[in-house]
Amino acid sequence: MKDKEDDALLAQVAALLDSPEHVGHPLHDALQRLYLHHCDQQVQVQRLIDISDRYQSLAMEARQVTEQRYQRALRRQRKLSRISDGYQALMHERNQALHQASTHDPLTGLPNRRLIIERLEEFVRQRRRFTLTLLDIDHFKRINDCHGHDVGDRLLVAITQTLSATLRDYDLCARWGGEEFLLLLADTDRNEARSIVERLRSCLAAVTLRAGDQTISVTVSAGLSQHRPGDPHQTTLMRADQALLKAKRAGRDRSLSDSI
Ligand SMILES: Nc1nc2c(ncn2[C@@H]2O[C@H](COP(=O)(O)OP(=O)(O)OP(=O)(O)O)[C@@H](O)[C@H]2O)c(=O)[nH]1
Repeated sequence: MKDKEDDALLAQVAALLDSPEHVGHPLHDALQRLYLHHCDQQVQVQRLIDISDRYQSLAMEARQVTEQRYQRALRRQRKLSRISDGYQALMHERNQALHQASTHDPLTGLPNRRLIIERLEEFVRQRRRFTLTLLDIDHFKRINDCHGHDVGDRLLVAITQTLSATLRDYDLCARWGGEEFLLLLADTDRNEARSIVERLRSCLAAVTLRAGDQTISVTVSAGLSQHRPGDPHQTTLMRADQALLKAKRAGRDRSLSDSI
């Protein structure tokens, strides 16, 4: 509205200046200069407005481009984070699987030699009281020979389940060798250990396995040794092994303690 009024006023002034009857009027020159000056100012103002408009649209474009780049970078970052999280979870899983494989026996799932030796070293370092028991299935070779290796494996698993179910939570049972298990009976002296092992032996003697039309059961022999403070764990192990040998030689199906 204002622009229209301005345009109308300017047109009116231009018409007055062009009109022959006003030529020579004392205000004609001053009004003409004022008119031209105004027109010139108007052109400059319009130029400034154009520049400002261009600048604003450039700034807006730049802002949009920056925003788009930021959103793209954000999406890329989130994707990388998801990949990294997945990768870390996978690494964690693999590490756990590796750790499990390096410390446990694959057939029975029991701790292996490496793990129980670590625990033994810890017990010795902490000067804890413990008794070691080496437990060996009697005539296990015959099971394999008569019924096959698979039946032998199943029997090992069944024995393991009974061992794990019968032992106390704070004891440790490891698969020491083929048909040999090492028990770390924590905070236990030889007498307590002996009664635990006898209870264990009768539970193990009750384990049965069907193989074809036959029912298989086994007996176990055990050698015990109470750890003596100051001894390395190897010495206690050696004594338990000797006691086991004696139990085997004495006819199997029994437990013997080392001679003090
Ligand atoms: N099925 C099976 N058999 C195994 C495994 N590891 C070792 N053995 C077998 O265990 C048997 C051990 O035999 P021996 O050392 O002669 O002992 P044994 O027959 O138990 O005799 P004693 O210990 O003297 O009573 C061998 O036949 C080995 O092949 C296993 O993981 N699975």
